[in-house]
Amino acid sequence: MSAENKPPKIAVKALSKSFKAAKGKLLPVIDGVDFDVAEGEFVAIVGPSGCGKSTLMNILAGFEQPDAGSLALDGKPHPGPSPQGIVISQHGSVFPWLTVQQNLMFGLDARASGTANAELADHYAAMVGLKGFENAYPHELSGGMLKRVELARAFIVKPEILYLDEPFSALDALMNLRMRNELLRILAEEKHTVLLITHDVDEALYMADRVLVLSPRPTRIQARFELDMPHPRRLISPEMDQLREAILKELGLEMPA
Ligand SMILES: Nc1ncnc2c1ncn2[C@@H]1O[C@H](COP(=O)(O)OP(=O)(O)OP(=O)(O)O)[C@@H](O)[C@H]1O
Repeated sequence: MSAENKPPKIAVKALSKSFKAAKGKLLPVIDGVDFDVAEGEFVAIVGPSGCGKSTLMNILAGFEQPDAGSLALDGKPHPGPSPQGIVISQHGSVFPWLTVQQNLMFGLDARASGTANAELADHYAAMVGLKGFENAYPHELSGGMLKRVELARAFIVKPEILYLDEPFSALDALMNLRMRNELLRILAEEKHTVLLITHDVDEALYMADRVLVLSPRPTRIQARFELDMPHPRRLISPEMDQLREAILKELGLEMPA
């Protein structure tokens, strides 16, 4: 198959989802969402609180089934969670009883040599700035360091798709900024397709190639913005100010004149 007619990495068509609410009533959450993501593209999805962002991410990552519509990866129907994708959420998923090195080795092929896996784990620990902490336990690390462990644990298995659900929202503002830079630095070295769910418009503007704005629940895509700008980006520039204003307007937040 030639590059031109290669299917998109992720193809989402007419996705809908409702949940059963109290008294058997249905709560419509997703109401016909369509978009494609190209291989290596970084797409951010922003939306108002409670609109269905996490539900959409759970469907995209294969943890939840839609009621209608389709989801395909590389042109093939996507039946459930697959080793092709890794999810990083705000809740964190580091095993507290394992050291940094053991956490990083957890997802690796146990049939490979232990020494090779340990070396690979140490390489990825160094890559996210945790050199010297390979034998530390999670309780000995700060929140930012724990996020680094998670990033390293995601990258070490070389996922084709990274699903990021507000991954840095529990961190303070400075660490949040550091982690964005860290993520961009790693992505420049190892190309992955990234889907980021966030309520932080600046996070999307700083990192994404494209921003999709969701409507309030039941959600659909209300607006799409292309960000054809090189990295590193300045968040304060006339172009960025214009984009921020346009996205915030879509989210119902008018900036004062
Ligand atoms: N498993 C479930 N069962 C019933 N209702 C659910 C379930 N999961 C989510 N919901 C409802 O779906 C709606 C959307 O929730 P979701 O967590 O997807 O929104 P969100 O945009 O990620 O929210 P936030 O911005 O607060 O993180 C909410 O009204 C929520 O109560």
